[in-house]
Amino acid sequence: MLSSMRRHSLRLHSELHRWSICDPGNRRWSSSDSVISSDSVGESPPPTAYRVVLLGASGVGKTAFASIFAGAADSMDSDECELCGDEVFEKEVEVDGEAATVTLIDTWDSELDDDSVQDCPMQSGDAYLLLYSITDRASFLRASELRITLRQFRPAEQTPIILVGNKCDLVRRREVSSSEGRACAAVFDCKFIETSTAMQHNVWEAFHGIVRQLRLRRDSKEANKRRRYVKSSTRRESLPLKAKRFIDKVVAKNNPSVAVWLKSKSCHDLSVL
Ligand SMILES: Nc1nc2c(ncn2[C@@H]2O[C@H](COP(=O)(O)OP(=O)(O)OP(=O)(O)O)[C@@H](O)[C@H]2O)c(=O)[nH]1
Repeated sequence: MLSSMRRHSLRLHSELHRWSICDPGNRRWSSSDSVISSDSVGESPPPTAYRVVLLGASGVGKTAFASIFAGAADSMDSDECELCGDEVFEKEVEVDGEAATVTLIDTWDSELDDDSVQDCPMQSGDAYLLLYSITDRASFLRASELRITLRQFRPAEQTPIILVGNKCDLVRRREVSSSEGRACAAVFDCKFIETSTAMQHNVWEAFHGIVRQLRLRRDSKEANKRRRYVKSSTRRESLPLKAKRFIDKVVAKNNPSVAVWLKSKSCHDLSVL
């Protein structure tokens, strides 16, 4: 049993290297470990496997986050989570009734000053959890720097990022207010959550939130594709039809449910884009 698990881990590890931590392409895993191209979305099933990278200054709680993900808090011998190397974890999670395979990558070396030498973690993620400690203002500033570096590698609209203010249990030592965190997330066009790994507060909300963000982008990508197809097949649209579509859009904007959607486009709601 153990040796077969180890074999699986090794296979997975080499697989990770094969589709490459350094591959900037938009490839995705299928749940059967095979690589599928995002170009073929529409013909192949939508992706259900995601790589999530932990970033942040030293001591903000990345390892603690990874431990909770790996199940160390429940049991030191959890076989729900495959350990693929010391800092890469794979786990099947169910979010909103749909399964997803999440590979959590905790390879960021926070001791290195030069971010550019660490382009692998920067490029390898489908999504990022950008951690700081609410008790350490320097780590908050570092998170901003990392966000800027990340922007050079990953376009914001395609790659979900959640800014995570960890250690929120340490109320008396707080150096960064929640509103500062929220404002920073709004400026950097990412989501925001405060967590405590010590209290296991909001940690799974962050993991589930990142899966939701990935799915929202996946779904809107597919919807756009469908829309483009419909558009190309109705290119010779008559003027009255075009006018009707325009009116429909105006009406939709005044529709209360659309207004709610626009309002909820706030950075602390991890279940909307
Ligand atoms: N009170 C409190 N302590 C925490 C929390 N998260 C992590 N810690 C503690 O903070 C210290 C650093 O946590 P790590 O998980 O090692 O931080 P890291 O980001 O992996 O640090 P590096 O490995 O240096 O990059 C440890 O002593 C943790 O126990 C939290 O939510 N609350």
